[in-house]
Amino acid sequence: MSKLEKSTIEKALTHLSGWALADDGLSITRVYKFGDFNAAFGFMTRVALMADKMDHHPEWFNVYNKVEMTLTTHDAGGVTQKDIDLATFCQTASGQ
Ligand SMILES: C[C@H](O)[C@H](O)[C@H]1CNC2=NC(N)=NC(=O)C2=N1
Repeated sequence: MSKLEKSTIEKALTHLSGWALADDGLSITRVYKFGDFNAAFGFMTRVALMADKMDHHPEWFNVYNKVEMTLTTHDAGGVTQKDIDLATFCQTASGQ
């Protein structure tokens, strides 16, 4: 899968609440905050199952109710449609 153009990524991000293109242009990022650890981990579990189905895995860091996420496609060295698709799933799975 090939890297998306910056303008294509920016257009896709207009539909993705809270997601931003990283300064280096190589990934998209978002910090999710939930009510507690249970809600955060429920979200991570839903995303993990989908990520494995997609064979596309997030970089993430969790502390209690906070989940920091970075999506990039290692094989392509940048942002592809797979990252947009996974971020779209995160939006549904988080309810945010
Ligand atoms: C072999 C396997 O299909 C690849 O390593 C997959 C796994 N998950 C992946 N996840 C992400 N984010 N980027 C990849 O390039 C990627 N590649």
